[in-house]
Amino acid sequence: MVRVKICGLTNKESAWAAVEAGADAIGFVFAEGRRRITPVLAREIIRSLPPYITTTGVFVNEELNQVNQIADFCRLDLLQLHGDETPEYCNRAVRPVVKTIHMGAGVPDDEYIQNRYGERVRAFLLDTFVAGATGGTGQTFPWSSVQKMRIRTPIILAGGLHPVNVAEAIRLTQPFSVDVSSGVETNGQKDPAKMREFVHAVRSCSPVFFGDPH
Ligand SMILES: O=C(O)c1ccccc1NCC(=O)[C@H](O)[C@H](O)COP(=O)(O)O
Repeated sequence: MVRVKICGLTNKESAWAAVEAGADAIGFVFAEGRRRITPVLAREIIRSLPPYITTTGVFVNEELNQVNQIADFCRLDLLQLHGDETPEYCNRAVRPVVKTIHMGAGVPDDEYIQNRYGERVRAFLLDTFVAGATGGTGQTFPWSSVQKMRIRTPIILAGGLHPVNVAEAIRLTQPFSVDVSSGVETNGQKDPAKMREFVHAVRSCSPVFFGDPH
């Protein structure tokens, strides 16, 4: 079953709507941008959630002590790092790390990435390279490039997914999980109906998987 993470939640209502839509994981952005949330509010939301929902904190080149303090304060389960964080940085993080690979027109040097980060991260999140941005852009990248990659660590597919294109994206990339933000928003706010449609689209196309997932 392909897991679903809904990212960029900024208030309790939308976090609960994501959970009620069936998301396995939710994400809070602590980096600069319109979806930024304060640690105090994220902690309050996380404390209110039911069990078995994985909470993720999104950071971009943040000072490691600060990341670790926020992880402890909010009781985050995972850290999603969207910048130039090194393997050593990932090693010293107090929570398991999901490291973003920004996908451009070609295939990245995945063997190099796997060798450097493979032992230190829980998963790689593939997101679209957009000049001047680090995530949450709503832009897709060519999914066919994922088929050429030899990453052995679980892959989370992100970047411009929405309820209509996610089934095709899963078919082409066979990820462990998908991650969405812009594609379940209306006028910049999380839309409960779109979140439900997104989760439904993923559940409807997910095969029961017995093989070696990406
Ligand atoms: O959402 C942001 O504002 C953001 C800012 C800086 C780094 C990461 C950010 N978001 C991460 C995500 O929401 C997702 O993991 C991913 O980028 C997919 O976003 P989208 O293409 O909007 O579905």
